Amino acid sequence: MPGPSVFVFTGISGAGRKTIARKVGEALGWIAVRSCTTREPRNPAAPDSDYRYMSREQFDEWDSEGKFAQTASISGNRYGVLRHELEAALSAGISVYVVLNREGAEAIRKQYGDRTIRIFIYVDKITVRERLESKGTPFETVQRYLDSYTDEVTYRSKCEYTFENVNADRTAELIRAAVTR
Ligand SMILES: Nc1nc2c(ncn2[C@@H]2O[C@H](COP(=O)(O)OP(=O)(O)O)[C@@H](O)[C@H]2O)c(=O)[nH]1
Ligand SMILES: Nc1ncnc2c1ncn2[C@@H]1O[C@H](COP(=O)(O)OP(=O)(O)O)[C@@H](O)[C@H]1O
Repeated sequence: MPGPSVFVFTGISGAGRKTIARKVGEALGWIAVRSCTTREPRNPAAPDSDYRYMSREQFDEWDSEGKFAQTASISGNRYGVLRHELEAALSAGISVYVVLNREGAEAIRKQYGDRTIRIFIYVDKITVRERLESKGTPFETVQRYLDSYTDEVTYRSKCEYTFENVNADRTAELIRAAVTR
């Protein structure tokens, strides 16, 4: 039995990376390591549980204390994964999953080497737009994701696995089968 891994769901924003990560993670008993972010929740009245939302002051303090395994600045907001959350699970022999863009995936790969398994999730551009619009994502955000589509998609060749996410349950099942083979 191999040791615990860091599963990084990456790929196309809006393709369903968080959705699939949750499904596979729950099925296989992995611990979710949510990113901290200074971005406002999309619905401040009822923040979702996709991120750990925090003030810029809090983020900067933890950053200066070296608490993040990696950080990113995207559209004026900061994002980061707490090293102790990730490593506590690994030390306990439990695999973890994170959902990151390709810079984050690269940073994790550099630090955790072969223990890192990158799973690239994608769908075609039209489907990305449809999914984001039906989720109520702001127009500018949808546009930003679509503009970066071509750049993002090239990262798939570096990932350990690539899956097109047409039917979510089916995608999750295929990933589960692939990573437990
Ligand atoms: N490099 C890096 N990327 C992150 C981190 N946390 C989240 N991300 C990615 O950064 C992007 C943030 O986009 P945003 O529009 O705020 O959130 P979304 O709704 O999850 O797409 C997404 O592609 C996330 O997967 C992190 O800690 N590091
Ligand atoms: N296979 C799928 N079929 C239809 N809708 C999906 C599928 N996978 C995810 N979604 C929906 O698409 C939207 C974007 O998914 P999300 O997981 O937030 O994407 P990402 O993390 O890649 O930005 C969400 O509303 C989600 O419920």
